[in-house]
Formats: sequence, C-alpha cells, structure tokens
Amino acid sequence: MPPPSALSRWLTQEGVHLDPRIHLVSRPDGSTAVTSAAALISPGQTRKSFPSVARIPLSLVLSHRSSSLAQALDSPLEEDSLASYAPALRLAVHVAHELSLGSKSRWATYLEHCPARESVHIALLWQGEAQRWTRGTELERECARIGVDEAVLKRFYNHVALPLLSSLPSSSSASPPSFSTFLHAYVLVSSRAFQVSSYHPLALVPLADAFNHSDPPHAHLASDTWVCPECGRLGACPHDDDGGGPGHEERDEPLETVDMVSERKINPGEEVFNTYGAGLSNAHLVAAYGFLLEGNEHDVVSFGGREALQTMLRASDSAAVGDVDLDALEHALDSLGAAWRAAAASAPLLDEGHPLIAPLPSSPTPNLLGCFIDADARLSPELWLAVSLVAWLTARDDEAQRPAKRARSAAPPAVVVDASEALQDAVQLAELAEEAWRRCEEEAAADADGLGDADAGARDVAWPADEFEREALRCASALVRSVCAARIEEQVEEARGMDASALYERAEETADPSLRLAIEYLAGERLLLDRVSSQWTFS
Ligand SMILES: C[S@@+](CC[C@H](N)C(=O)[O-])C[C@H]1O[C@@H](n2cnc3c(N)ncnc32)[C@H](O)[C@@H]1O
Repeated sequence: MPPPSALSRWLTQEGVHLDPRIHLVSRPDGSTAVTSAAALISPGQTRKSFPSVARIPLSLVLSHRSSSLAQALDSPLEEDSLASYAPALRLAVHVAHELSLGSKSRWATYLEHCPARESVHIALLWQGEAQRWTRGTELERECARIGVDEAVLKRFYNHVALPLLSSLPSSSSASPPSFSTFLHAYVLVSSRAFQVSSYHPLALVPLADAFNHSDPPHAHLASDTWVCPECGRLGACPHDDDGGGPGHEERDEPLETVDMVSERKINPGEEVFNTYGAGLSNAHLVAAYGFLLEGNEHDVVSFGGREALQTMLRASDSAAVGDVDLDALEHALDSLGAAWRAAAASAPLLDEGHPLIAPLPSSPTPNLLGCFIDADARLSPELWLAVSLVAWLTARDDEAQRPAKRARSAAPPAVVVDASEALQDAVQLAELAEEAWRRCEEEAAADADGLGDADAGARDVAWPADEFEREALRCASALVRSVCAARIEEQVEEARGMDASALYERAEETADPSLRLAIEYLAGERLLLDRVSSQWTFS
C-alpha cells in the first residue's frame, strides 16, 4: 500500500478539506487511522455549528450514481437490473468495476490505499475453522440474518454481476473483474460504506472511511439525508409530485459536501473515532467489519421465544410440563409480552435497577426485541416471562402431585394463561429472585470479610418461607441455567469444556487472525453466559 501522504495529496487535489490539526497515520499493521495533534473545539448543536473535522465534496462520493459503471451503462434500465438487490451487493458491482479500471479510475489513488481483501476479516466470508468456531453463537445468527456468504456472492457474481459487466462496451473496461476482485469490492463495501442520502443510499466516502469506530465516538458523518432520490437535489426539483412549482422551501446554501463533524472534545494526540452506527453489537461488528470492542455494552445473546420455551420444557423436571403444547405456550408468551409492554407504558412493572432483569428498552432496536440476555447479564422482559411461565407451571404441577395442603390452589399445567395473573406471577417471582440474589451477594461479601459463619443464622436457608414460592424460584433458576447450558451445548465441542479465560488464552495463542477473532468472540459470549448461570445459582 502506498504511504498515506500520496492519499493526502490526492484528497487535497480533489478538494477535500481536513482540519490541519488532524492527521492520517499508518499503523505498523498497515492499517490507517486518524489522530489529532491538538485539542479541537467542543461541539455545537446543529450541523453548521458542529466543528467540521473534514469536508468531502459530494462529487467525490463513490456510489451507484457517480461511478464509472453508472456512466458506462447505456440505459438506466441496465443499471436498474441491480436495483432489486441489497444496496451492498449493488455497490459492490460498481466498486468491482472501478477496481478493474486500475489507474483509469477516478478513485484509483483512494482504492490503492484501501486494505487488501486478506487484511479485513469479516465473519460473513469466514470458512473452515474460523466459521466452525462461530457455531451456536450470536455471531453465527448475525451472519445468517445478514444472509451473505461466499456462496451467495458467487451466485450473484455469476448470474447478475458478470453478465452485466460483460455487456459493457469494450472501451469502458479492460476486462470484467474476476470473482476475487468482486469479493474484494464486497469486503470494502461491507467494512467501509456509509449511508449518505436518499440519492447515495450507500457509498464509499474517501477520508471519512479512514476513521476507526468507537462507542462513544468523537465524530460522525453529517450530510443532507432527505434529498430527491432521482436527482439528489435538496429543494424543489422536476421529480416532485407537483413538478417543483413555487412553495418549495429552498435552502439558501445547499451543502455540497459530506462532513465529518466532531461531537465531543478531542484531546491532543488522541485517535479520532467515528461511529459506524448506534448500538452495534460485537456480533455485527465482527460479521460486517471484522473487529470487536472489548466490553461492548450492546452485546446480546438472543433466543427465539419458541426456542427458549422448548429448551425449558425439556429441562423442566415435571413430566406433565414436558408434554405441554408448545404452540399454545408460545401464543401465551406473545400475549403476555404485549400485556407487559402495555402495563409498563404507564409504570415500570419492575424496579429499573433490577439486577437480573432488564427494563424494557425505550426504543427497541432489532437486537433489543424478544428473548435475549443483555451485556449486563440481565434477562430481557420477554425471556423472563418465558422463564416465569414454565417455572410456575412446573411448581404448580409439582404441587398437584402432592396431597392438597396449601391455601393456594394448585392448577394442573394447562396453557390457558390468564394474562393479568401471569403478569403478577412474573413480577412476584422477579422480586423473589432479586431478594435471593441480594442475599447471595451479602453472603459472598460476608465470606470475603471472614464473617460468613457469624452471619449464617440471619440468612435463613429456608427462605422464602412459602414452600410453593421456594419451588417456583428453584425452578426459575434451574430454567435460566438450562437456557445458558443449551446455548453452550451448540458451540464447538472443544470449547464446551473450556471457561472464558481458557478461551481468551486460546485466542491469544492463535496466529490466524480470523480464527483468533472467532475464538475471542466466543470467549466474550461465554463470559456472559457463565455470569448469568452463576447469578442464577442461589445457594
Ligand atoms: C472504515 S475502515 C477504518 C479505517 C481502517 N482502519 C483502514 O485501515 O482503512 C473500517 C475497518 O477499520 C478497522 N477498525 C475500525 N474500528 C476499529 C476498532 N475500534 N478496532 C479495531 N479495528 C477497527 C476494521 O478493520 C474495519 O474493517
């Protein structure tokens, strides 16, 4: 890769403005980053008042609108043949064409400075050992959610990209890009592209993509997002429904740049970080970008509601509960979830600081829906409802097996769930779990202080006093552990017997970067699952 000075010169020639206190630097591993030589001013409130770290002319953005391929295609209909595919696939075709043009591309210097395909380790394209180590993890699920792997790209290349690129007039390209070039293009798009506007829905933005990601970031990309998708204009244009007649709000100065603006103070010598999106989990970062953040607060381990119920029914030590109709139970869980959200809209059902159960997210992002464990090892409300449903069914079934002796009626495990009663049960059980957790924490603290024996009498082993509640709590904690154990069971065999620290050690000893990342990811997820299991062991 040429030195960044060549890139800096090209950027200046192309009209890019970079704050003189900011520098592009080359890391020993060949990667690029952005650092600050002096403190930058603190941020303002609007795009215009945000101090601009860099301004990139919109004309320098590489998208399906601006590329050489867009110019080479004879009719818009040909380009439209890509329109029904995912934006990343479409842009990859344009970038592959640009790569195949070599020095004839307007973006040649920029593309030469982008990393080689082998140095970006996106999990979407892992094969062999690295892919095997993702088994049973959230990372495997994230790759499946994105739905791209090398086989998918090969089919798309053979059936869509290659026929289109081969149909270009010979003057437009030396020869169509190979599959390997197309893969390189896809890796660049996955790990570097931005959503710029409705006109450039996905694009490579030179310089803006030299910033690494952190959470929280120092800077973010700012652009006029809602422009005409046909011509990119901000104000009135002929594509408006009313033909762009009078009455349109015209901005005095249309912004012809995409800006990197700072949102918090940048200290001298600090690396300047961008954000690749809000709330990105390590599963997403590894899948699409090929790196992870230590202690990422957006990590989750998710379960389908049905999957969680099925695991717990299997784990329930009540034979009758094992036979419960799963469809009916799943339906009951859905209605309970809706009832919980409706009730929580007026007042939270649980203390926001509950140590074991997360509050409902204020604006659920896709990874904050349904049954999951969050980065603080708390169960989502939906997962808790599933646990509570099966725990009470099991406890009641156990109760029904004994001679009737309790005031509380013991119903057989039917799946006719009264939502308000089941909600009350879930809240009551959550309160019992919190109290049990506090008692364990106090006990551990007392043990650490050498007071363990002196205090033992005060912590009644027979708590809670009600045997029926005790049974429900015991079931709930066993069910939570069963869900974690089932997840670990899905992971690669070698990993099952290892704890998180052994996995981290194994990752450190691994030379292959993709495999190292796969093991490191697994170690982080294991740490979370082990923490949940130990928190739900009340003895
Ligand atoms: C948009 S580029 C950022 C610039 C990149 N460092 C380069 O050399 O061109 C995204 C890539 O940078 C790397 N990256 C970004 N943020 C990172 C971070 N916080 N830790 C490690 N690698 C990171 C990953 O390889 C990712 O695929």
